[in-house]
Amino acid sequence: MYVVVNAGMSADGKLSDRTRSQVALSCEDDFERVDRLRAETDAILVGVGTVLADDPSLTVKDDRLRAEEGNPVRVVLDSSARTPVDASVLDGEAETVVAVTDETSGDSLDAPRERTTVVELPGDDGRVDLHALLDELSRRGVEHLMVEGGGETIASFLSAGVVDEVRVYVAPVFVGGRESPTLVDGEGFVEYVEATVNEVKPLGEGVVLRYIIE
Ligand SMILES: NC(=O)C1=CN([C@@H]2O[C@H](COP(=O)(O)OP(=O)(O)OC[C@H]3O[C@@H](n4cnc5c(N)ncnc54)[C@H](O)[C@@H]3O)[C@@H](O)[C@H]2O)C=CC1
Ligand SMILES: Nc1nc(O)c(N)c(N[C@@H]2O[C@H](COP(=O)(O)O)[C@@H](O)[C@H]2O)n1
Repeated sequence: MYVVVNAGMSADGKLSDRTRSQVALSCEDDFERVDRLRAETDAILVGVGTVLADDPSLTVKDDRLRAEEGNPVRVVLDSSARTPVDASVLDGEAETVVAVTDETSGDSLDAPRERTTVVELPGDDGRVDLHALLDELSRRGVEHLMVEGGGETIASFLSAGVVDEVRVYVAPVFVGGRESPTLVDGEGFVEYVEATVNEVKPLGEGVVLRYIIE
């Protein structure tokens, strides 16, 4: 499976500010780039922290693109089934997979939800084992996965060694704050993840960077 991490961040690497609520760091042109990427991918994944903070839809916004390509499958990493039953990702607009661990119960999500599947996967230190998740998604026909965040999720994917590319829009703004989520949170890596810069492209007032992970 080909895994692309995509996010919009500030010049100091933040995904949001100290409120941890949804902040539009991408410019209009970048949101259009993200929409095209969503349309090209088979599945979009976020952690439940992003669902709780942003209540995202994770759908393709452009009508023509959506008509041509359809919406990708939405995937939520949710170790302990915290996805609210009224979350937008459970609105039936696209298929949704909520990945819980077999250490906890997905019962709280058992209320029937149109086009929603709860999959129980092995836990890895209280979190969904990402190798097991990628195997499960492959079985469901996913060949291209887009990981949108947040910082804990991106750190887990990089740590597991399953990321092929990181694409990031860097907005010309400094957000600051030690509590503000960053592109890569988690505990920090003992062995740094190395990457090669593949593309540097000005877009709007910012720049899109594309890294290939070695
Ligand atoms: N600017 C951007 O492009 C984006 C910004 N964000 C921002 O990021 C913040 C949310 O990020 P985080 O708090 O880091 O939460 P997150 O969205 O990364 O979710 C982390 C949670 O996912 C669950 N989880 C289950 N298995 C996991 C695994 N293997 N690895 C990691 N997590 C796993 C855990 O409950 C964990 O607490 C919000 O402020 C949101 O607005 C989120 C996505 C994109
Ligand atoms: N690429 C990008 N740039 C930003 O500035 C952002 N704030 C985000 N956020 C991501 O998009 C999700 C919202 O999606 P919907 O519009 O509701 O479909 C949000 O939850 C983040 O994953 N991305």
